[in-house]
Amino acid sequence: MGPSQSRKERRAKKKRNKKIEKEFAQDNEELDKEIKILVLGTGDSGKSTFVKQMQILYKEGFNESEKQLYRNAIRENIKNHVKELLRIANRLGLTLQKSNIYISEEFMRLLKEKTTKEITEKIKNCVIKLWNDSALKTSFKKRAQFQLPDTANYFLNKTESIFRSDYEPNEVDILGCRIPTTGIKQITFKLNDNIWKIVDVGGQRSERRKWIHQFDDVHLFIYVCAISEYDQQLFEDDSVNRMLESLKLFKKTANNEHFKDKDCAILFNKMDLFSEKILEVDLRVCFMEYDGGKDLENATQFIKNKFLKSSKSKKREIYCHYTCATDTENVKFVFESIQSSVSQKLMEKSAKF
Ligand SMILES: Nc1nc2c(ncn2[C@@H]2O[C@H](COP(=O)(O)OP(=O)(O)OP(=O)(O)O)[C@@H](O)[C@H]2O)c(=O)[nH]1
Ligand SMILES: [Mg+2]
Repeated sequence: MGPSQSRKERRAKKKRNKKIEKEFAQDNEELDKEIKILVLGTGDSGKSTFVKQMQILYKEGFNESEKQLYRNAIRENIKNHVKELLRIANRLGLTLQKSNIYISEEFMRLLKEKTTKEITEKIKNCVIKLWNDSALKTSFKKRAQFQLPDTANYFLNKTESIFRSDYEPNEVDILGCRIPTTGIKQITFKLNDNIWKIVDVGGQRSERRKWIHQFDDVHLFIYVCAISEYDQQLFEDDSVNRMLESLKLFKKTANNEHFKDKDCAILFNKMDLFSEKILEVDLRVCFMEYDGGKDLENATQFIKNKFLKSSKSKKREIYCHYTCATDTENVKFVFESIQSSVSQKLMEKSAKF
């Protein structure tokens, strides 16, 4: 190797080092601006729905392969809804129309078959007939005592189009689709000069032990409570009231050593369902001491106070929001409020140093 060559090599090395330094400085700058938000709460409370809205609002929505995934999941959702409705009808002693008894047996048999175009068509026909049966409609009304999602009727009413070969789910369908989260999912986007990293976790009991790995460097945690679930039992354990589980979990999380003084936003979610339910079902089914009657304002205030009292920290800020995670405009408004509080706090902090 000649001397001129080694000079050339040295120059190339210097150039490479400079490039690495520049990238490193850029990375550090990006890291400074990264804001990590952890979304916590019990299963089915609406965490992933909230995060899906981030994808709609601040990213490019859903790509073809995601749409295909949701299309298949929605079809699976529908099959499970009918299965659960048949189970409820049976438990309640409701009898199907004579002609539908055979259809229900046929439906259960078809579910075991390999999914082909022909089988899918047959399943669709069974679903339509069964969903038109008054026994299943009555079962749907009694869903709070069982494990049937509130969105079940939305999808069941759309069965014909959902099972068509050219069906492509729209945003409303994707937001209504239920896929319980397993593991950790995250979404990153740029907004107002900051990189926002939103971390979504699974909320069912078996998933919660994975949360701890996400506790570092959190700027704020969002706690999602499905406020409409005060008369429902846990999917994992039907002897436990969902609202009480959520309150207990919030208390445990908010007072956890890692989060001691961390700011928090509580989303009292599924307000659309709550505002209808509270007129029918008294909050006393969950909290015996509540005496505000079937009144939306009294009931929301009561639940909010229960949560606020559970946090021991005097230093933390708790922002409360009433949300409907399936409503894009509502989530936009709420997230903008959260992000402006977080940005403001960061600016105050950096001004101090
Ligand atoms: N009506 C109504 N449905 C909602 C709302 N928020 C979420 N949902 C529905 O509730 C179901 C559960 O929502 P997810 O976002 O999957 O719940 P999650 O908290 O991520 O649940 P895990 O992943 O199991 O922890 C979905 O079918 C959503 O469409 C809401 O505000 N109103
Ligand atoms: Mg989820």
